[in-house]
Amino acid sequence: MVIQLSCNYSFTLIKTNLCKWCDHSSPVCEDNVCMSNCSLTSYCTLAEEVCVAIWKKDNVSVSVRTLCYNPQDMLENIMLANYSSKECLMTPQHSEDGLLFICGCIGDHECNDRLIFDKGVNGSKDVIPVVVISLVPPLLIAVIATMAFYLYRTRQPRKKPKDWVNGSNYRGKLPSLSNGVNSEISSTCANNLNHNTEQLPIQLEALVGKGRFAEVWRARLSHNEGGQYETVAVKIFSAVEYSSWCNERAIFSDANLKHENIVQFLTAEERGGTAAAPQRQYWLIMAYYNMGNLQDFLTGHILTWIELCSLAGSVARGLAHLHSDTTPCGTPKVCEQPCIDSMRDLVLRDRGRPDIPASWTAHPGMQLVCATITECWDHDPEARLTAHCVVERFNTLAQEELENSICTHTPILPSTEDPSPSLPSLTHCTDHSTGIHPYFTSDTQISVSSRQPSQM
Ligand SMILES: Nc1ncnc2c1ncn2[C@@H]1O[C@H](COP(=O)(O)OP(=O)(O)OP(=O)(O)O)[C@@H](O)[C@H]1O
Repeated sequence: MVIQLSCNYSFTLIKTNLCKWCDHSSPVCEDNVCMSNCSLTSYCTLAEEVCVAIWKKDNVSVSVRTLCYNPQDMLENIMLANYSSKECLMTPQHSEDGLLFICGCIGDHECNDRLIFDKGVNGSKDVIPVVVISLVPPLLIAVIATMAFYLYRTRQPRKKPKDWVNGSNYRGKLPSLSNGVNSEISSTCANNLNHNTEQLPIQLEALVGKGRFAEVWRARLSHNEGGQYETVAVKIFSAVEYSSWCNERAIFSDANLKHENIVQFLTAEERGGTAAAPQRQYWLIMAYYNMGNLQDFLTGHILTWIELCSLAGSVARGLAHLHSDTTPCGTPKVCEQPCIDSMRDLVLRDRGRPDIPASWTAHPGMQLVCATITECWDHDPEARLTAHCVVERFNTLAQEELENSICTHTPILPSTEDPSPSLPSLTHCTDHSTGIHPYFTSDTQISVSSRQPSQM
């Protein structure tokens, strides 16, 4: 990816450094010299960029990352100190993740292939203090954080489940499903039900959707006898879908799930089974989102570029929060509501992938979105982008949009007369997540499903 991008840029540049460029390679070392073992090479985009190599050792492995980098910028929270030599002379750095060396060089082709250590790669007397300094603070922080978390969990009084029900006359009647204390749902789901809890004063209003396991209703949750109410969504499972309700309830009950881009859960209830209402029903009560589901929305609307950035960014952030490591963006052509088996056949056996219309790529920002979609669907699972990486891409995209002022409110379908502004660069994704750019709104929620992700 990076190589490809660098090549895109290099056409217009006259003299830049030629560097090794691999996100990850396993070095081969002899005495105090390691060869990066990286088979990829790229011209740097800018003349001021130097060749850089980062050598890392953790408990499990040793790896090297090679790249072009502008020494004026921070790299992994480090400023390159010495980069004017033709040789890549490794210097140890403070790192929270283990042992880390970095070098920069300039002038000789692929000078970041040969990594020269002062006193051997396995450390020396000089390295030991660095290791101690690097490891002690994170260890201390981890111990303190664990103790604080333990004290918080053991001493914290039970909270009311939702801020947004405060002030209503049913305060305190809610079962404590979403407060994290009761989040360990056992396989015998019913054991965790609070059968004594008074049911919420909910009046169903209209059926708004149907999934595979349940119906979803818009409903009124009364706040008090004065007639004040709040609109909520009630997902109603029949008795035969009891286990799906249990699964979904267990997922929602996990306090770690809460996120502004994930459906907001209020509580779960068991209803019916009485003489007046003999049919057993299982409810999940959550915030109501009045814009319908994403598929219908996209079918009925043409998004502006800014809306697309916002929507895709918020979906990606929700997914990243769910720790979806391989996030397929876009969908190959499938029937409506495809089952797991047909998706498996289509994607794994037949290697189906979403069609990307050629017209999309005429828009410079959409080129990046399409490239991201393609990478998310890479046949090689190792090469697929993580959801965090997608979030980072959209953050960078938004930032570059602002900087270049190319984000207009025009529809994303490009006009041929429209001169294309300069192509923003894709971020070279690292695993750390960046802050959320204020450019994005947080109006897209992701619903959780009672299916297990591992079924795909
Ligand atoms: N909180 C909500 N607010 C408003 N509408 C909702 C809400 N949750 C679900 N819906 C509507 O109900 C429909 C069915 O949702 P449901 O969660 O049952 O299934 P799904 O997630 O679409 O699919 P699956 O059954 O495969 O999980 C959705 O497509 C959406 O239109």
